[in-house]
Amino acid sequence: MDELPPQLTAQEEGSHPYLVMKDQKPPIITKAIDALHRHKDEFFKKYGEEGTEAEKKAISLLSKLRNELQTDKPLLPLHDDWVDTDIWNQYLEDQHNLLNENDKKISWFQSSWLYVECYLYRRIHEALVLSSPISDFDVFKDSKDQNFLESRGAIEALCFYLQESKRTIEVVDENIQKDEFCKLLQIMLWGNKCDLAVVPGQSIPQTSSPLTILEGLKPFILVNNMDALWSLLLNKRKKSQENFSVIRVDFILDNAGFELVTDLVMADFLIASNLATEIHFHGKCIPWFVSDTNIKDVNWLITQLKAAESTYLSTCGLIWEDYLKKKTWVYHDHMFWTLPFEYCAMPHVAPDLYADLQKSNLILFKGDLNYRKLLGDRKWGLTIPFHEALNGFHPAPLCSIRTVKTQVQAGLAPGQGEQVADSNPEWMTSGNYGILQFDGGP
Ligand SMILES: O=P(O)(O)OC[C@H]1O[C@](O)(CO)[C@@H](O)[C@@H]1O
Ligand SMILES: [Mn+2]
Repeated sequence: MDELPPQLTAQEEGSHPYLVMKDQKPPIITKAIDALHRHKDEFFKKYGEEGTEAEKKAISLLSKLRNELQTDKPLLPLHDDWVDTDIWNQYLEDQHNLLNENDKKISWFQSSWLYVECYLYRRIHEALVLSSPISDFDVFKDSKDQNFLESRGAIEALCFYLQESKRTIEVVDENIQKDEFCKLLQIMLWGNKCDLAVVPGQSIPQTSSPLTILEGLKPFILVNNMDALWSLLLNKRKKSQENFSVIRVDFILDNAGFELVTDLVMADFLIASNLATEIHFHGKCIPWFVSDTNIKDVNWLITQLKAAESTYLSTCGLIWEDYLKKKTWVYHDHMFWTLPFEYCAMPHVAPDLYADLQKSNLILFKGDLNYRKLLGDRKWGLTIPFHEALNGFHPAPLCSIRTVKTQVQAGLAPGQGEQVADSNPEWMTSGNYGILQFDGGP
């Protein structure tokens, strides 16, 4: 294979990665410190003086981290004893070994942006791990919960829509089913606007009914492979009705709150319509990019839904809990998702995960960070085929469902990027455009 395009870095002043590292990340660390402060009394109640000391320690480690970032210090090895510590330290060493003499240090603004951004969240985790007994405190939990609470209206509208659609799903014809499937795909797509890492700590709730705005947003979908997804699942369903075969769909989750609800609504619809017989969710095992989903967020969401006054919400809560209990839905959180590797490295870094994904009939990758990792965060030409930019990562048919927030994109039609740029120069970072980009697999 020819040489791969270079990865993005935050080196160039004024570039998008530079501004993210300079302006977005320090306030995210500050918000994490604030969250620890806010929970001070809780730590004391739970653990006494030891809790207070741990809170102080975590805050001082986070302040130090913020300073290292702001002064572009070299990245340091990790000092905790988490399951992935050695892998991170080996990664750092490998980065050093790759440097040739002219290259600069491994630091926040010089090295691969994907690496340093992931490393930042891993260091935030380290600050907590080193601050026992409050190590499993999630500094981002409050903001994730707030996003859910502020999106309640939209969530209720969505749960109502799901239940109405499920009432008739068995009897309506294929075209109507397809129409509903495509609507829910678009809701999953625009739900990805709600990540909290872009506007630190500021929730972008979904306040109006998401269903009413879909038509108007269609022109903003730059790659729209919904038909391919529908055909694939429809074929699987036909075969499964003949030979009772399993249809497995995997969701590589992104953000908690409203976006997670859109994903679960789709997962429910797939089961109800027999387009899938089992769903596998993949979340993060540590707090990640502020709003990404952990198991605690899933459990909290289900508890909230079950306790809601609205029967549309409580019914969803009960059904979803039941799916998880019966393993119709399975939740996984492999540590690979919180390592800095591009996905083409998965077969040798996490062969168990790759082998598991190979069992899937369709893998849905939610969000911008997943897209960056799919493409190695590389500067592929906009018209390079998606399949090629995946650089050998083809465990099964897959689809990226993502609002475009960073300058990583492949698979556009000739001239399409230029045309969009004419009307919206910020199109790659605004989050206003989306893709539903399919690759048929090996
Ligand atoms: O939640 P998402 O869609 O992955 O978006 C998170 C994005 O936010 C950023 O942290 C900042 O733009 C990106 O690095 C990342 O791609
Ligand atoms: Mn995210």
